[in-house]
Amino acid sequence: MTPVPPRTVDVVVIGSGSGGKMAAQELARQGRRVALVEDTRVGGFCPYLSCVPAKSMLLSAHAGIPFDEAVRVREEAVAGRDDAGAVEGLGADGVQLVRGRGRLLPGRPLTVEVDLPGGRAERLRSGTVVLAAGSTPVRPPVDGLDDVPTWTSEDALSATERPGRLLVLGGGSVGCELSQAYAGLGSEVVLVERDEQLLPGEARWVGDFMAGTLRGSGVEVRTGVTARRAEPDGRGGAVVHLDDGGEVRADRVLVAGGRSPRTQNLGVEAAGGSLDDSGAVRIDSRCRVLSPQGRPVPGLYAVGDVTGVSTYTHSANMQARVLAENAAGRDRETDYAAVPRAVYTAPPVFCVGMTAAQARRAGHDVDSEMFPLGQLERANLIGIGCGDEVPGGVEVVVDATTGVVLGAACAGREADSWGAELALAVRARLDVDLLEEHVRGFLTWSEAVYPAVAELRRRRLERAQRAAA
Ligand SMILES: Cc1cc2nc3c(=O)[nH]c(=O)nc-3n(C[C@H](O)[C@H](O)[C@H](O)COP(=O)(O)OP(=O)(O)OC[C@H]3O[C@@H](n4cnc5c(N)ncnc54)[C@H](O)[C@@H]3O)c2cc1C
Ligand SMILES: NC(=O)c1ccc[n+]([C@@H]2O[C@H](COP(=O)([O-])OP(=O)(O)OC[C@H]3O[C@@H](n4cnc5c(N)ncnc54)[C@H](O)[C@@H]3O)[C@@H](O)[C@H]2O)c1
Repeated sequence: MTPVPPRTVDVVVIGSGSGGKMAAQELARQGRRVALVEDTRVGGFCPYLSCVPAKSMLLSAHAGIPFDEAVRVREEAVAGRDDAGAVEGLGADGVQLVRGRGRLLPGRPLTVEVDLPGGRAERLRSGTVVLAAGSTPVRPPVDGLDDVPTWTSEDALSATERPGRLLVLGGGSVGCELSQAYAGLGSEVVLVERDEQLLPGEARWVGDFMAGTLRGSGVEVRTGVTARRAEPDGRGGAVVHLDDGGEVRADRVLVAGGRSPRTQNLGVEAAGGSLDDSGAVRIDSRCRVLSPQGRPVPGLYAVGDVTGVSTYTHSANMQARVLAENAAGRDRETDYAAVPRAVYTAPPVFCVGMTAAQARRAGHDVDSEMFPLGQLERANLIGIGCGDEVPGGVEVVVDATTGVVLGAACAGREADSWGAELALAVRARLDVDLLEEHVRGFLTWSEAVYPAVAELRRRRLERAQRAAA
């Protein structure tokens, strides 16, 4: 058979998830000939298998909708997992879709080999290649896990049957959201997290708030324990043995122990790039892939989960926009300091920037202040009559010397919306003086920010007066 000569385009993007699709469309709108290589669905995980179905199931659970109806609503939200609409959007922007599995080949010019359906292959040559291959779930090292019925988050978000009893392994955002969704839709849920708190990495009170929230939804939360061994229970389910001597019986085990970058067989190193210890593609602040010596590899870029930097759709989108801006000749760098970290339980949490502990480790002289939502006028409006029963609050973390806001955590009703003010404060490096002067609407939840920043400002002025005396 005569080999097909390589096709030359301006840009090849491997992976059409949140990051790759946006990068391809932005670059095509600049007039470049872009080939987008995708081996599954155009759009990647977010619209079909992660963000959208997770939020749909959570909202159904919060609304008390029965499981079967929640499945119907979810399937509508994910458009039946049909990517026709997304494909049409690509066409409108002039992006050429290549269905198949792509990998970089060694040498120059940059060449991507695509395994096409039916055993054929195509080679694409290009001055620019963007890697946007996403991530896959990590399988925790639990002996015997392969012998019992397990789910990944994808399975849980496509399932049409509800397990009577579900064991969730991992108390990060996936574990917390899916525990509340399934508990609300009628499963008995046990959540096991090996760290001492849920949402490890966030402030301790945020983890405790989440544990209280989930327990209030009927989830049995067990922190500080690790699953060690699993075995079939003889009735189609699982018995999972924990390192505290306990065991959990369940019809299904949902594996929610994190995700790892999908860099296997992508050819990153062959093309001169490098991977970090977690297998993520190493990039600089302009999303240029770095060589083992730390220099940008000409023409090679990466965005999204495959970079492991900040594994959210909004971060993948930010990276894609930075890449496109630089391609258009404008100099722009990524800034992850104010990327929101929200968990969409009811009530939700919204964190941004550094926790007080992280700020101290980064060398700041730290001050922080909390204010509970229950003490707001708004709390008295919702018919409880006793504000203390409205859980949650806001914590603002500042540099004590400059007063600049370094981070914040918001937990409680609608925190995923009103927390945005603090994300902008972190991004714009605002100080507490300005936040104290800022006027918030009477009877909004955002009024909680005022007492916290007013107290931080008062302490700062006091310190300044003492220093001047
Ligand atoms: C349960 C869950 C809920 C989440 N909820 C949220 C949320 O509410 N908000 C939020 O911001 N983030 C959320 N996330 C994270 C979000 O889903 C990811 O950060 C985002 O989807 C990453 O996009 P991406 O472009 O990097 O990759 P993906 O969406 O993973 O897309 C990568 C694409 O590349 C394709 N691909 C891979 N390798 C190749 C190859 N060699 N050749 C061809 N194609 C290839 C894959 O088929 C896939 O379509 C959630 C994640 C999970 C698991
Ligand atoms: N609302 C959102 O934006 C949203 C929602 C879901 C996921 N995401 C994204 O997806 C990524 C992956 O989420 P995730 O929750 O899978 O990962 P994660 O890394 O955030 O959390 C995994 C948790 O599992 C625990 N764990 C690991 N092995 C364990 C074991 N054997 N036993 C008990 N606990 C164990 C870890 O200590 C950790 O707390 C997140 O980092 C986030 O970026 C975002």
